[in-house]
Amino acid sequence: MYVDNGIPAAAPADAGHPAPELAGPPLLAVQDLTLERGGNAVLDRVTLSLGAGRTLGLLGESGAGKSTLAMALIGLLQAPEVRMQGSMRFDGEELVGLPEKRFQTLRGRRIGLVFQDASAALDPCFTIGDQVCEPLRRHLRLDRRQAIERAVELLDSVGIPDARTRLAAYPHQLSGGMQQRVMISIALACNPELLIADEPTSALDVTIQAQIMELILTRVRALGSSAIFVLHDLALASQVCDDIAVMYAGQIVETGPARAVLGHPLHPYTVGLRRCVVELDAVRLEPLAGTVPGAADMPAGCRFATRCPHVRPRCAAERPPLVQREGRSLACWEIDRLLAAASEGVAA
Ligand SMILES: Nc1ncnc2c1ncn2[C@@H]1O[C@H](COP(=O)(O)OP(=O)(O)OP(=O)(O)O)[C@@H](O)[C@H]1O
Repeated sequence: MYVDNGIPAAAPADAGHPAPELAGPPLLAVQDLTLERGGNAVLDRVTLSLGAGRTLGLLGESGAGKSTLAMALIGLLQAPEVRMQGSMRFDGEELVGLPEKRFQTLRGRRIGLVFQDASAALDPCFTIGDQVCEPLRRHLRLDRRQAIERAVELLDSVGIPDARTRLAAYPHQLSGGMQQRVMISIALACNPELLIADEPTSALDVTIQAQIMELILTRVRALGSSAIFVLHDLALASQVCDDIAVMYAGQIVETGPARAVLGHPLHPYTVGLRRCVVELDAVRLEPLAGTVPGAADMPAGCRFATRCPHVRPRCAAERPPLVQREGRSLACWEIDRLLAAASEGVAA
């Protein structure tokens, strides 16, 4: 069933591969993470968690800080380029301040990465075989013959035809979709517990976007891994993510199960984000009024205050904490009124 804007009211979150319910300590726990870049707090006290075997969608407008968070999680943003406070714990290990040498043992081994643009991520000077074998040899210590056999299996598993022959190909000899499949095979080569995929399909033709997302999800579920997807597309997020974290100007404004957050958004920003989704059959689009404040004009309180239809004087002055209620978290001083309105089935 679909509500307005083509987003399923009850997000299936890949009904064919059900995710485990949250149990035990989270695989990833980010707590009050602030990241400053050039003197600006690009991330402001970000708090979220990800359970083992679950998929999390990071949503928000351009500039919200989604990629920054993803890059920080894999250690690609570190001092002195940025300043970080707070905590990011992966399987209990603190990532803030983790030495680069230690990150190198996590990246590609326990945390896999898929970027938007495979043609930029793959090295044009090395063959596909070299690049798929590299993490297998480095992290899993396979010898050359073992790595080649495993690389053929991996390329085969991501739908590369005639995988053994393709080992000798260079990236430019493959289509964009095939390059993306190669990157997915590299990211998952060492069976990582966590996959971070930053806009994994937005550089591809729409005709193959769905195939690639389905491929990633199938492989992630088969491995029992967790995944973070940085996405713009709410309908896609509702189909592939168990949980959603909505970001606005570097702050988390709403988190929770995908079917709750996208089916029945509470935060005024999430409500606005969902209303401005473009659909072919949309009768009326409702773009979010206003623009994201610049780094120099950021309100001290809720950063959405300048655009919020429910703004109160307190909102711009005091930052609303992320409060847990009814299975989701919300950063809004109007939380009680929003929840009451939602339970009565009326717009706040
Ligand atoms: N290399 C950089 N140097 C300085 N500031 C940066 C850099 N990259 C990003 N930023 C700033 O960090 C903030 C967050 O950007 P980020 O790319 O993380 O957002 P995003 O939500 O991923 O956006 P998009 O969806 O467009 O990728 C923005 O204000 C951006 O201008």
